[in-house]
Amino acid sequence: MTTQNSEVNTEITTENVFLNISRIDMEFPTPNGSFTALKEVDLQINKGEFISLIGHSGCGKSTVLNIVAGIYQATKGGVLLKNKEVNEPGPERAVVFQNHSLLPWLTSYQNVELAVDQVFSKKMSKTEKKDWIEHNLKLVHMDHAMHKRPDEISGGMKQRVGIARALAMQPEVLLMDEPFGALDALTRAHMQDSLMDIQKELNNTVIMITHDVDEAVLLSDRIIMMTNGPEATIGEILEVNLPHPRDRLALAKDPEYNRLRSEVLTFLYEKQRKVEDIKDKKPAVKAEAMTIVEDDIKEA
Ligand SMILES: Nc1ncnc2c1ncn2[C@@H]1O[C@H](COP(=O)(O)OP(=O)(O)OP(=O)(O)O)[C@@H](O)[C@H]1O
Repeated sequence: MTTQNSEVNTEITTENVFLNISRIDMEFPTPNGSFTALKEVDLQINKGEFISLIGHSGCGKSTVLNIVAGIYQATKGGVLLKNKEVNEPGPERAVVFQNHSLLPWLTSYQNVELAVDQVFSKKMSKTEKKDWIEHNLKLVHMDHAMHKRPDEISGGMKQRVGIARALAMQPEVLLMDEPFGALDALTRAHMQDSLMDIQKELNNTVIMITHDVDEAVLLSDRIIMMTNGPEATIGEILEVNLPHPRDRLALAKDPEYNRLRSEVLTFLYEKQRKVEDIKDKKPAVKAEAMTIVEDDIKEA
């Protein structure tokens, strides 16, 4: 089987693909029988690519991420990272969750240290380790508060430490489950800019789940749009060929940016519109909901 490598525009085989999510199905046992959350999800990712997963709530985005993380095992198919089967969590695939998940009794420095010890305890001297922890906290502009505990810093700062902790493990793949979902708009914009800078510097391969269309277009090389479940799968893949570095203000007026944004909105709100989103609502609310969606599509 072959797939198209968009960046270098050469045919690559699945044997040499960096991260191969190969025809996965996921069934969950439930009291009412088996529930097929994912069906035939198939995606090949190149090294250094930034991939966003977008789709309606409950379509299976986190399930895909959890399978790549090795937390869940696919019922059918599987995941290969550099041709090695993924069947358990590993430090080469670091996960950043929506709610930072820092240990509350440790400082930012100590939270990062814990991850560094897990990966590099035998490979680094004490001084090297200290430099490395500080370097990663600097990357996310948290060096000024590295000796503060999570309850002494803001939500955005906690999220930065979570990202520093993940980066400090030098993962081959960074898996992010709505990493900025809980942040206010301004902090979110700062975090997106930092992530773009860091990814450019380190050339990480990233899979990020988001519900934010602008975030997906701004950050991604490809946007993977998932159909609604059950039996959710990849509906469409959108290539984002906007040049780097990307500037959110300039892009707001860029016709290509707006075309891409509109494609995602059309997929979500026309092609994959959730019937239950509309049918349970009273007529006036229903009309208003659709006007908002249609206005957004027109605006884009
Ligand atoms: N452990 C489980 N047991 C049974 N069903 C599950 C389990 N985990 C997920 N599901 C179901 O699988 C489907 C996909 O869930 P998942 O959390 O992956 O969706 P999602 O797209 O990430 O949703 P959201 O955007 O709301 O976070 C849902 O219908 C969910 O109820």
